[in-house]
Amino acid sequence: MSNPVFIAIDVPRLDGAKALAEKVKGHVGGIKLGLEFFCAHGHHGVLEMAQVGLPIFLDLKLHDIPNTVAGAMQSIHVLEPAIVTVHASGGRAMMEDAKAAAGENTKVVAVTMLTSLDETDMAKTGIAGSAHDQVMRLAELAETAGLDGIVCSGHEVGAVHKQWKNGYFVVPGLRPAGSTVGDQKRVVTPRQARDDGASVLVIGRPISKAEDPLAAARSIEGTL
Ligand SMILES: O=c1ccn([C@@H]2O[C@H](COP(=O)(O)O)[C@@H](O)[C@H]2O)c(=O)[nH]1
Repeated sequence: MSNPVFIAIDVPRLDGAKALAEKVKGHVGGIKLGLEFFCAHGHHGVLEMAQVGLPIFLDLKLHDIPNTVAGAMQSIHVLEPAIVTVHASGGRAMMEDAKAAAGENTKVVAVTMLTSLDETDMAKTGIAGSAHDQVMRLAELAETAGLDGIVCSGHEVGAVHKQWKNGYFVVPGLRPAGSTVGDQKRVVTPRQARDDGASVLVIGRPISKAEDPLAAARSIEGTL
């Protein structure tokens, strides 16, 4: 089985991002580049990172009207990302158009409820009920729209996996036992998420901010 860990490279400098990826590449399965990286380095930066030789996950969390999101998907087509994110709350038509505009080998997955939010945060945005119900609702919408899968926390991935048998499930908000949680709220260990059916484990700071990122990546790999 290939390594399910995608390292989230949320660092401002391209040379630092590349050095980190080169350091851990034998112990992770892919590289996740998000808004911080893409806003700073754009297509050029992604192509540089692709030289490391691992699959690239573009976590752009696209969320706009269908025509605009489809245009953005077409604009990144040339980068041949393995995975791209959109927000499920953009609605069914937006997700359908995003999938139609994506490359054949790109998985399009929908962010359901950010792992940095809990039910108190949800209520403040006008969404009543549990995080679990909200994730299940948006997972169903994403499946109906023809997406490949969703992003959810390790708290929900087991239930989503039962409902959507062949879905592709990306789980961030992962913390090895005893590590700093930071701004994440719905957190589990990488092993727990894997056991509950995660396809991709997104791990950032527990590796990138570790004193020894290579040792941290190795140690996480050893728990899976
Ligand atoms: O719900 C979500 C969606 C995306 N993310 C992204 O994952 C990583 C997590 O980084 P850590 O340092 O391991 O917390 C980060 O790039 C987020 O943008 C998420 O955390 N939650």
